[in-house]
Amino acid sequence: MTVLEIEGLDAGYGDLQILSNVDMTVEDDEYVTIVGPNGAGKSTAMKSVLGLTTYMDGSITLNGESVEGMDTNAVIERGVSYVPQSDNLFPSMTVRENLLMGAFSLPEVPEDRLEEILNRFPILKERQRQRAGTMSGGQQQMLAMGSALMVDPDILLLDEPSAGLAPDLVEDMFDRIDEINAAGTAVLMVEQNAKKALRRCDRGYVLVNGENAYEGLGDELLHDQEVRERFLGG
Ligand SMILES: Nc1ncnc2c1ncn2[C@@H]1O[C@H](COP(=O)(O)OP(=O)(O)OP(=O)(O)O)[C@@H](O)[C@H]1O
Repeated sequence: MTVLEIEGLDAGYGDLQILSNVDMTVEDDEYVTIVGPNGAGKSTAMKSVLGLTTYMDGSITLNGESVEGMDTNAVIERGVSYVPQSDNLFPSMTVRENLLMGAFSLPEVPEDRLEEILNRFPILKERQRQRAGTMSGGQQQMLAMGSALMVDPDILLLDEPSAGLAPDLVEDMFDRIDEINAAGTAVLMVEQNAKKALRRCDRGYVLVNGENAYEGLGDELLHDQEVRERFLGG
């Protein structure tokens, strides 16, 4: 089943249009990556799903229900979780408190949910009493993902999860994302680390100047000569 369908989307900020006629879909078991040059509108596409941009035209459907024009909380209640690129946790709260905050929108946190997330991210289990702000960048990024998973979303939106991480931590981060997807959560991710991301994901979209430029299986895009030369450094 299709969890997210964006069709002919025009969106931007105030009067400024950034996206033109953007189409994207994510099936409920898929891992999809958006790549493209700086300023292409990748984050804007993701933020549009959450009602954080100015909607202009087109449609956005979540689990078959139209969400364009809905406020962010209403979208989140419909099965979306989002990890922004920065400011994605509460630095002075502990790891455990941050995770519980992730479930803030739920009327009640399912009993085994916290345990499940702690087991999935051993580093968080080890450091549950530590203040989030004192952890390394990679650990903080794991915590932000763990918090986003507390609501057991149908789709997880990740904005540049590897930003600022050392190369070995990038692979570790991508391993975690593979696991999350394998456990049944659809993933839509924006990544600067385009080659690594396309190697891992099922499908990818290349956005350029706010428009769809290429799309295909991750492997197809990786081996497409034009995509390689224009966006992947040859
Ligand atoms: N809140 C905002 N208000 C006005 N313009 C914005 C806002 N956020 C982003 N923009 C502009 O929208 C355009 C697309 O930005 P966006 O962040 O979506 O690009 P991106 O593809 O994610 O690039 P990057 O990799 O640099 O983050 C840019 O020109 C940016 O300056």
